[in-house]
Amino acid sequence: MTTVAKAVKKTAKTKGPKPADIPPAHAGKVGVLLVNLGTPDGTDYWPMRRYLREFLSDRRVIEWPRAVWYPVLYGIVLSTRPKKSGAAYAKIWNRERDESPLRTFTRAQAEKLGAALAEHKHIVVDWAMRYGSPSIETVTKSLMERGCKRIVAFPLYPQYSASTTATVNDKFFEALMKMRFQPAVRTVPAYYDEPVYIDALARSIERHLASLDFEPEVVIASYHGIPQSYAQRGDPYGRHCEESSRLLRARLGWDDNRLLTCFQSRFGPEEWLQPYTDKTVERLAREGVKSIAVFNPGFVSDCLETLEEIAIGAGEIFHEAGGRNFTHIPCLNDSEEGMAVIEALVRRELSGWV
Ligand SMILES: C=CC1=C(C)c2cc3[nH]c(cc4nc(cc5[nH]c(cc1n2)c(C)c5CCC(=O)O)C(CCC(=O)O)=C4C)c(C)c3C=C
Ligand SMILES: [Fe+2]
Ligand SMILES: [Fe+2]
Repeated sequence: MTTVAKAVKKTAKTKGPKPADIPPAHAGKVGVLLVNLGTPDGTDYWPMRRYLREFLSDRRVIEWPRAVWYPVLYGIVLSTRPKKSGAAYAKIWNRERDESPLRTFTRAQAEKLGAALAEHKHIVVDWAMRYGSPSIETVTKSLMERGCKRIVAFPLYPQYSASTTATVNDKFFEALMKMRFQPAVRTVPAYYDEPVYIDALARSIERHLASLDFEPEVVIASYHGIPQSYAQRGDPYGRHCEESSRLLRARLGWDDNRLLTCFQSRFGPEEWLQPYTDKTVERLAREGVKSIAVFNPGFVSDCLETLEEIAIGAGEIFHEAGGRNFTHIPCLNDSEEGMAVIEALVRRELSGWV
């Protein structure tokens, strides 16, 4: 053997990768990132102001031209709303953990999903918030540092809206824009008509109603609203809500008078999707309806808007207008039914990756 041939053979032996060392094409972990809306770090003025500033500066949430909106935001909203919203959050704050319920439930959902997928050693489940912390960018980077080469991002909104689903995806892609070596990604679509979701809602409603000592004459499906102008510009959210309610009525065998669709949480001077929940609750009581139930199919977890605005606020409106029995049906949260939905959708989106 010549000297050159010997050297080539030696190099091949010592430096080149042995077949067993070459990673298979699918090597790397798969990350699952659950994302919900967000939450302030505390109920005092400054944490509330920081949160609201980030939230209400999002062009997907407030579509007004900045020249019109910023003077209102900085001149009025950020000086008055932090105190008002802070007082509302204080009524529902999770004092044990010193955090908002939305954060508690989102973490629990991620932990339970991780346990449900534990058979796949290479899946890592984590969670983030669109506004506040932990941020989508921080958690996406952390998933990559933990070896994830593929990530499924799951905006936790059953009905699509640009003001929720799209802004989560925007923020996720914005994080990827800063990376040289990006992961492969998928996003979970809205699931307003998925049988697993409709069935979970139906079962949780049936279970709750069976636990009551009264029978609600009317049940209200109360969705977060959006301004009508957003719908006119093409946001499909309102139609998604109507479709969820229609499918739920069919699954429960109820008619239009038993299950109403309403919209809550108006913000600002515009007309929002109607009928409004607060006005409907008041009207029903004034018309002599004595017992109602309200649930929030558009919220994956209980939060300010369900616990304070509905469970407390709408209940007060109903009683003050002459109603007798009011009950709020909890969101799916990290219940067995709720986790069945999240797990089924994630497993579907992981197909071909695990
Ligand atoms: C124009 C303003 C808003 C739009 C559009 C909007 C859409 C929208 N929001 C949710 C879900 C949630 N919103 C929550 C709080 C909240 N929403 C707005 C404004 C708009 N939302 C404000 C100003 C706030 C803050 C609270 C307040 O000051 O009143 C929350 C609760 C977060 C929590 O920590 O508990 C959720 C969830 C959806 C689904 C949606 C459109 C479809
Ligand atoms: Fe909102
Ligand atoms: Fe609200």
